[in-house]
Amino acid sequence: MLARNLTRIARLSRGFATHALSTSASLPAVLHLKTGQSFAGRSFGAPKSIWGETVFSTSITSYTESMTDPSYRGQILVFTTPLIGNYGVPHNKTPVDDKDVGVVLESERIQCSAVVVADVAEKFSHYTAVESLSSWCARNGVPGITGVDTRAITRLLRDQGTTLGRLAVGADASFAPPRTEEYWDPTTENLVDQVSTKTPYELNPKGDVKIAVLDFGAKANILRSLVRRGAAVTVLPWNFDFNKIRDQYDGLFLSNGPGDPNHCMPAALNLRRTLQEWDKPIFGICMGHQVIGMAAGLEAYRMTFGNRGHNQPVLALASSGSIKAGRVYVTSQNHQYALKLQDPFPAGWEPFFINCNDSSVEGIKSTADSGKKVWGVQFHPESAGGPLDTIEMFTDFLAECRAHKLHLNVPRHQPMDAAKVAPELVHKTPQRVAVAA
Ligand SMILES: NC(=O)CC[C@H](N)C(=O)O
Repeated sequence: MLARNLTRIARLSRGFATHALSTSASLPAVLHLKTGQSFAGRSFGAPKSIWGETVFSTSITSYTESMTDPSYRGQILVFTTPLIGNYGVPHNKTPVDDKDVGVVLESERIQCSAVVVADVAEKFSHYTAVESLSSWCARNGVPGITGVDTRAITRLLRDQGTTLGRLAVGADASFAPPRTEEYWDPTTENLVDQVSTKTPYELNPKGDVKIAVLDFGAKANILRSLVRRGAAVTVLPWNFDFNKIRDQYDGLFLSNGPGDPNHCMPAALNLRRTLQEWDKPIFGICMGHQVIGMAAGLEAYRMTFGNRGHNQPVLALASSGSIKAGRVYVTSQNHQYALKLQDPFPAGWEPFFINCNDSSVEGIKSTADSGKKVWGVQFHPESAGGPLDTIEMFTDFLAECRAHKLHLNVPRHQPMDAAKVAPELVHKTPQRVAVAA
């Protein structure tokens, strides 16, 4: 029995060869930061140099989903997990039907500018894998650097904040670091305009409830999460004025997206009118949540290093649908900006979630007495790489849309006082939002 198991383990482990890139064939590469530090390693993926904003993610899995997330546009993504690439990259095409939206990953291509890993796995093993991380990066024209101390880079970024960077590859790697004024800052551009659909399109047109999605750079799993729950989805360009067609829809959804949310002020102004004149359900994620907040009169600010990873704990301050006040949910996040916690909150709005690590606003909602049904969350309930603690928020949203369509009244949970439900969890919560009624 023991011998049989040992043979089996030996056979399985052969499939999991995850040795580092054999560096002899790869080019030299250097990651320069605008703050003056440089990290030398070896190149993988596309043999070219790029500029970007250097950020770190604490995700342990799902490098494929992170790298195809349009919200990473313009960013050099540092993985804190040392070994990246060991399960390869899957074929990225699916049908477009009532279950799927055309891609397996979060979009058709790699969206980040470059990746930084301590130890890239050249050999990969997974039943869905068709190529290595390195060949996928090369095909997408995206460079990577390996053999660098990602822990040192992360500690720097954590202390000094997200920093502009340059990944110099090949001959460029032997040049002196760039001058500070040479660094390209992607946030000066409207990145949303680069990734949003240019023309409206439909998914699952036979769905029983019609949802319009404002596309700021929507992750595929957001669209899939709506379609799989039976919604007919119309995806609209980010700056499309939904007010022109709102009577045809049962609900509005606002997606995630890259860059500075202040570039999306035109969408926030359109939404302000929607909020004043339309009472059907609205749900927003990440950039969508920030746009809802700006429409409500809140301010979006830039955080020091943002939150990126699949292990961000958030505390619910109010109950709504499947979400219970006082509970902590583990969430996936990728953001650099957040809504400012102001006291008082704009009339008709309340904080919904707060981050347990840094007390930043993680969600807002319309109050029970506002006559509105609007929710925004900074995290990703749909996260394709998990965790799925808050996935039922999609079910809640569509239940409200269906109920509104049928003139039903979905019973509302009374907002609860989080301090009474779980006092030990709110000690970090600023005093002014401890009572979320
Ligand atoms: N994932 C997102 O939608 C991020 C929103 C915004 N670009 C930010 O960095 O905060």
